[in-house]
Amino acid sequence: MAVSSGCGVVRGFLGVLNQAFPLHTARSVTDMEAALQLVRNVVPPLAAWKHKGQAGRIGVVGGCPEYTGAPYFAAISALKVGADLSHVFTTQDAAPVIKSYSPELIVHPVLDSPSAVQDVEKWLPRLHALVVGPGLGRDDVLLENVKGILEASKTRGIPIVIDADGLWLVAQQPALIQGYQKAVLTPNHVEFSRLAEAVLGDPLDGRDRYRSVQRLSQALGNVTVVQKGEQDVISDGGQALTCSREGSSRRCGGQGDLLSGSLSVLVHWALLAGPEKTNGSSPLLVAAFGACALTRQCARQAFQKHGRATTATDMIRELGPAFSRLFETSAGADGGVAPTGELRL
Ligand SMILES: NC(=O)C1=CN([C@@H]2O[C@H](COP(=O)(O)OP(=O)(O)OC[C@H]3O[C@@H](n4cnc5c(N)ncnc54)[C@H](O)[C@@H]3O)[C@@H](O)[C@H]2O)[C@@H](O)CC1
Ligand SMILES: Nc1ncnc2c1ncn2[C@@H]1O[C@H](COP(=O)(O)OP(=O)(O)OP(=O)(O)O)[C@@H](O)[C@H]1O
Ligand SMILES: [Mg+2]
Repeated sequence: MAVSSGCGVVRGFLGVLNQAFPLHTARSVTDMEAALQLVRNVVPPLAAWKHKGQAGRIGVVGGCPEYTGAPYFAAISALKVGADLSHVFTTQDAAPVIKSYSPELIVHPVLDSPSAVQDVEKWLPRLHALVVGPGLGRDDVLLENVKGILEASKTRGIPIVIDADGLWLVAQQPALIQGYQKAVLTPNHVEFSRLAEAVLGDPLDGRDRYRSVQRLSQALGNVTVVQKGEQDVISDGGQALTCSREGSSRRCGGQGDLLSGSLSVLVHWALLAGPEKTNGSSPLLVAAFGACALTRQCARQAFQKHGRATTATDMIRELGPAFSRLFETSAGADGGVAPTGELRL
């Protein structure tokens, strides 16, 4: 049986997904479908009785004069996945630029103010999840403010996705998120190596990515880690899984920002749904798997239309159709299980 789409390789994920499976087997397609089904379980239904905000109020902490695209990509992705409100906390200079990209974002020009921590803290009771780091840069004043925002968010138990320069900060001060089990780190290859050196004291062991990701997660007190790459490897220190669905070979900037913004919404939904909806698996692992699958599906669909010209903006346009395809159809996406129990390829 030929498998045209990428398949999930899962280790210790659920009762049914408890081993590493070879790629391109019927079994791995079934595992992939099982993992996607868990994501579907946590997606809240759209209903007429719901009020604005219930599907998610997300905050993105990032952006600086050099990088205005990254926080925009993360914040707009959160909205397109289904959050109702998306805030960006950024610097004074970056704010009007980010506002000009989209009237849908609520943009606060506070991140380089002396009262940055208090300014953001005022909003924390109204936020369900934060993304910290896209386009933040490495200015010491900003990083110090973000440190205060992280501390305040942890005190309130807010789920935090840490990406990009937020990971730079964590590599300098791992104690900042040590043991905070509502944190998800989303390093790319270089960010992962930096974290591994800082936290484990040794560079990336490319031979066993599962083990490296698992070890980093354990050393950080079981914080969930998503190592992005040709395959995305996800672990909470106990379980580990990969997402290797077909994406694209375009490596344009902004794809990680799309992932972190999407993930923040899925994390909120998964925590709200609770472990009974995720079959006892960590809600954060399920959310991370969902965000990786979704990002790769967007890449695949955008690449089919735009080929080499594909950019992050093209991928963001695919978020709605990709989400429906993966999470809103009864048989799922390519490789889903047909009602007869046969694998549909
Ligand atoms: N339009 C924008 O505003 C964008 C801004 N971005 C921001 O740019 C800042 C720096 O992010 P970077 O990701 O560049 O991080 P780094 O500044 O740590 O740079 C990593 C470098 O490693 C290279 N690299 C990536 N993957 C590699 C691999 N597998 N092997 C070897 N080298 C590899 C990259 O080309 C990059 O030059 C962050 O704040 C980020 O959020 C990015 O998110 C991209 C889009
Ligand atoms: N070689 C690859 N093949 C297929 N997909 C990949 C590959 N490398 C990364 N991806 C996918 O691209 C997405 C973003 O990963 P990437 O490593 O580009 O993040 P990033 O460097 O943080 O991006 P950004 O430019 O937004 O900062 C992830 O969903 C990942 O699965
Ligand atoms: Mg990145």
